[in-house]
Amino acid sequence: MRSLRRRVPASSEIGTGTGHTRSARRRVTAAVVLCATAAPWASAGYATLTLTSGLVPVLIAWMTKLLIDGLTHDADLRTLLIPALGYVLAAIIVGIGPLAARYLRGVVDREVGLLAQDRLFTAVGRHPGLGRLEDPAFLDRLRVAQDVGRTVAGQLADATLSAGRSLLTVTGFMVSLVALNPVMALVVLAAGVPSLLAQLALSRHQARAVLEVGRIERREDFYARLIAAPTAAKEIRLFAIGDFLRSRVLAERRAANAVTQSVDARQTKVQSVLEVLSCLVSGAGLVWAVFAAHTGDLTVGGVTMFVAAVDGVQGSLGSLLIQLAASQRALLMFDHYLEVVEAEPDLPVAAEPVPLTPLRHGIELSDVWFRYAPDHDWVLRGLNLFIPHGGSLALVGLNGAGKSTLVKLLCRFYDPTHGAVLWDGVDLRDADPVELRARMSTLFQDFQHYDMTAAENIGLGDLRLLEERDRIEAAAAKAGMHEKLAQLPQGYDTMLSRTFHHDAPAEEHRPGTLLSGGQHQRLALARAFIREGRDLMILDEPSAGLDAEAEHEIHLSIRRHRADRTSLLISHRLSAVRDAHRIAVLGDGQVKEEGSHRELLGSGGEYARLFALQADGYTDDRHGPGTVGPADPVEAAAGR
Ligand SMILES: Nc1ncnc2c1ncn2[C@@H]1O[C@H](COP(=O)(O)OP(=O)(O)OP(=O)(O)O)[C@@H](O)[C@H]1O
Repeated sequence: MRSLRRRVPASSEIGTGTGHTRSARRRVTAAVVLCATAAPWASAGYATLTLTSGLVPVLIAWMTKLLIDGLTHDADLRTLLIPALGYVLAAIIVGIGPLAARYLRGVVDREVGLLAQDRLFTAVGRHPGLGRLEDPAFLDRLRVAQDVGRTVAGQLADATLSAGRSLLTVTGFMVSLVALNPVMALVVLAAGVPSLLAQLALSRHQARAVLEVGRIERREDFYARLIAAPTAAKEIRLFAIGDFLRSRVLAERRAANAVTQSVDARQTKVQSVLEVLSCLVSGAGLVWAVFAAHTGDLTVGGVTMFVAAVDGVQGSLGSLLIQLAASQRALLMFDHYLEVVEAEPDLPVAAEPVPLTPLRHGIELSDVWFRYAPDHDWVLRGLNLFIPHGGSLALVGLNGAGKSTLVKLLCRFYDPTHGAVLWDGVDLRDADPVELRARMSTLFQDFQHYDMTAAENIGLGDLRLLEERDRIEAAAAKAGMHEKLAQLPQGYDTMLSRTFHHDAPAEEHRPGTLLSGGQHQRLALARAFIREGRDLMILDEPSAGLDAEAEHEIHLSIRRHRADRTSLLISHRLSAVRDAHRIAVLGDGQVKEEGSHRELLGSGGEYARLFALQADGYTDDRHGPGTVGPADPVEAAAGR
């Protein structure tokens, strides 16, 4: 048996990704593949339109030159017709091209968004443990990835294609400019270098700002959702903390605004300087063209072409640089998406998992040490415990003793830091977590309520039974909820939510229903019961919110349900655990005592002390000695 296992990263140690910087080429390839997979025809059409539209301004400038030169040199009508028709064609492309491109871009964005979201949530679901979702850095990145995943691939393709289009335009005008004035062509190009550097620096700054704003907005969302959450409304009103929460929302918004404002200010400053530089260059070019026309070195059409070429090179060079910077920004943002999608699983998953057979012998926790992070205290310190097949084990212990942590280790949401959890001798690290969980039925202490129908709230326990109403009703009956659910306005189809309507036409909407805390607990229990016949049943505080009668009924039901089944029951109510085959008392991260109820009472240890304390609470203080608790205040006030 392996007592010291390889170390597994705790939640806070888990990096937010694969830890390497992807090359720009890899990122571009990933984005192109995403677009081509999601919307191949629309992507190809959009790419073609965007690239060909890059040549149109050059076409228009040349047609204008030919027309003007033809007119000033008395060319015949047929010679003039060709540039005129070329001009009309270019004008049509200018008019229709952007409309078609916008439509195709919409198609690409929607399809890519869908595929990107699908891949993102598949990737999140691929983590077998809870570590990633308890890591704020990962959650920050996930938030950005959700936002950018929908649009960034399209943006990236857009920026890259637009850059390609601008490059074509720049090249076209550059050829013209070199023919007219090579020195001027060089000056215009050289002026683009500082502009390129400035734009790239700006885009890196913008990309960093997006992550920072996302981090702030995640907190803002938390406060904003709290203000509107029905579950929080009672405390917010009672403690009068609405204004406090509102001030937190506003503070986060101000912080986010400050970040975006600083980005805007930097952008305005940089682009103003670049504009001035560009004006100086084109001003110098104009002076040269006027002199050249004056001395007869340039025709009137040549001056027009020169002005258009300088303007065209500058304009398209400017937009080329902006698009390059936008591509770089989109690549940096896309990296967050790829980081989430390509992140390694938060727990090591065996390449060839050892199959888990139906439980024969039992589950053993062997010298298990566990802490949530290296700088946290140990929760379990060399714990040894055996859950025998077919037997019921109860776990008791004070708050924070580590009972729920032990449940999470059994479900393999985390791996022990040292030691091992063994299923009939198979280390859970060597098994497939999905197979492990399919063999269990668990009611967590912090069970989930779903804003769905009553039937769905139970059927989610086993999706194969979602439509099997008799199985759902049987599970509800075992949890003592059948009558209540059957009497709801739409029976089991009633929405258990006041936040959402049933997925039906608006005129058929009827208000949903809310259940009481104890009824929710029974519903969660029904969800566990519908997973009948699993190898291990874990119930973590199944009756904490129940009234005395319900608790009694539920415990009878649980007893019946877990008879001859392997079960682990956690409860602070010691009356509920007394009939378990064995009871283990957890303390200081270890099993302090273990035995049957009778054995533990006889040994006079921690269990006996806790049991006596609880039993004392039920002693009638008006009958007999040894009473505990305060005197009846009503009687005291009446002077009795
Ligand atoms: N996700 C987590 N990250 C960090 N620490 C945690 C996490 N969950 C629990 N802990 C810590 O682990 C310790 C054990 O918690 P656990 O929930 O296992 O106790 P418990 O015995 O179930 O307590 P209770 O009786 O109150 O339900 C506590 O000190 C708690 O603060």
